[in-house]
Amino acid sequence: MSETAWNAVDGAGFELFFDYPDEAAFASTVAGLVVDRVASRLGARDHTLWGAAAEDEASKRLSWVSLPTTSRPLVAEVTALRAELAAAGLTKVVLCGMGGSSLAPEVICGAAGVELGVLDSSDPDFVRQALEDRLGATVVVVSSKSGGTVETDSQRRAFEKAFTDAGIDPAERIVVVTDPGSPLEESARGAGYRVFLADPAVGGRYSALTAFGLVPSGLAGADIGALLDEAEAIRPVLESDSVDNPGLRLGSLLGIANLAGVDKLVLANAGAPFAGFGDWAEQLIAESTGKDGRGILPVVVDALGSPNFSTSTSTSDEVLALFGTAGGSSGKVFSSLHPASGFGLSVDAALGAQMLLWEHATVVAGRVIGINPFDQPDVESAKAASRELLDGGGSAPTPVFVDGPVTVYASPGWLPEGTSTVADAVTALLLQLDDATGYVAVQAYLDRHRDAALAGARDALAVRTGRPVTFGWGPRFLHSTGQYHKGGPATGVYLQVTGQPVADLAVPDRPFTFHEFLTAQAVGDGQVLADKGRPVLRLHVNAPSDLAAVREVLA
Ligand SMILES: O=P(O)(O)OC[C@H]1O[C@H](O)[C@H](O)[C@@H](O)[C@@H]1O
Repeated sequence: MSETAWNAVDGAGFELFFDYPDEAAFASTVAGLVVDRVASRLGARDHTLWGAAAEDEASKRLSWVSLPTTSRPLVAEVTALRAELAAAGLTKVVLCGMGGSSLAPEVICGAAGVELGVLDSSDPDFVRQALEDRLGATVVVVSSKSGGTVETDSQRRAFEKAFTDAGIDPAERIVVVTDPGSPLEESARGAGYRVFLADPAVGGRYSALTAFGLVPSGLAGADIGALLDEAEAIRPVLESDSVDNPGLRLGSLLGIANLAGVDKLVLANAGAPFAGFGDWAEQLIAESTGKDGRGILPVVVDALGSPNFSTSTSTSDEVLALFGTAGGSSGKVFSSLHPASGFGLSVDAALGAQMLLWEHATVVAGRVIGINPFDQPDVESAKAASRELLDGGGSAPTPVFVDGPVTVYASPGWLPEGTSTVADAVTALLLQLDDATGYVAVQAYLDRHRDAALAGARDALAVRTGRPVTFGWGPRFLHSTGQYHKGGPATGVYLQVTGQPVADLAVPDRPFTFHEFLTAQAVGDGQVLADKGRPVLRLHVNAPSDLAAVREVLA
């Protein structure tokens, strides 16, 4: 079955396939959702759709369904502020934020072709680079729903100091987006910053169309009114109790695939309008579904030829999703990628509509799978472990061996005694993979711009293992697939890469530096994974230039 469930207008969209051609199961799942009036109840914010245990959380998390309407007043406010800032010569926008507070603006600005600097790291070299680039023309948006995320707080402190050191009043340059009553709101008001309050009845990963998505994107020059129009256009379709509803169909496909053990979702980009969409969807899906030993693992690949995406080498536990642009009315550029026997779904719609569609589909999949799509029970555990390390608690890890410029650490119980080379340690880690269900997660706590070449290890390891491989930049992935790795099925093996920076950087008025914080995040998350019995290998390089040695082993 291949279908076009809903055609909007503009010929940009996605296709999704999976190799579990049980049309009867699919049809009866969709029909069941229609009988239960799931779509209209979702539109009416019915918090009982995910079972009794989820009711409390869901009752506080459903306002995203009506954001295309309720966010409308922001458009004029943001447009006016952009004009005011431009008049003052402030043309560069940098966003400080993690997870749901940064991934949507990144994709919205990417689609609009406007520049937005995204600082979503605690790597000192990365942070320093953001501070040094055109500071005189920079306005900084500090976005945190909770107001308590340590990465974002540290980034804000670093920018405040940089502005002050340059003789610039931070109050002229810092714009805060947060929830009402957060500690960030209080400190920002005290400091005289401009503050945009977001809707607190929307969770971070569903906040694309709130102030979190719209303020930085609008200030950077994206047409946020059009984005809301796109979402508004698909809303009635998504809230209709119909077997043609693409939200129900996509959610059902993801849900029944998952129940059948097809639990990895490979997200590929075919064109510029959706650059970054995979990373946004990754966080939405991984945090919403990866818990209670279940979930969908998003695997973001950056090329259509990636081994996890290619129809000849993808694995039977993968659903393939492709985002791209249609070649005008002549058909989609990617139509040749249909697997012969699988079945799929195709939705043509613009970015705003796609965001709302995937949010609907994710919560529908949550209902089919039987999980609460609104909590993230395992994100906190890594934060607590890194806090303990920074507070001087916990024990500093002991290396297993040193191989040239690489110091090697391993969780207990799997690395053969006497292993003495990085190559042998990596081989031993990969031997821990289950052939039918396993996956490799590469987690690089480095500078994602400077060290971008390391991401090539993803495809190389996918070829070498014949299994799905994810690649995440720390600490960014901790707010995305991090939930799945700790809360989802225990099928992953974990390869962490850390390193000494060119130079460390103090976090102003905090008792730790950026590098100490980043290291504590890696060690803390590794510890939580190890405590769950998962194999974790950490390769620590002496200097950025020594990364070549790691790349060679992983190539
Ligand atoms: O916006 P913040 O409160 O700073 O949170 C940033 C991110 O933190 C955690 O990882 C949550 O699980 C995410 O859903 C959230 O988007």
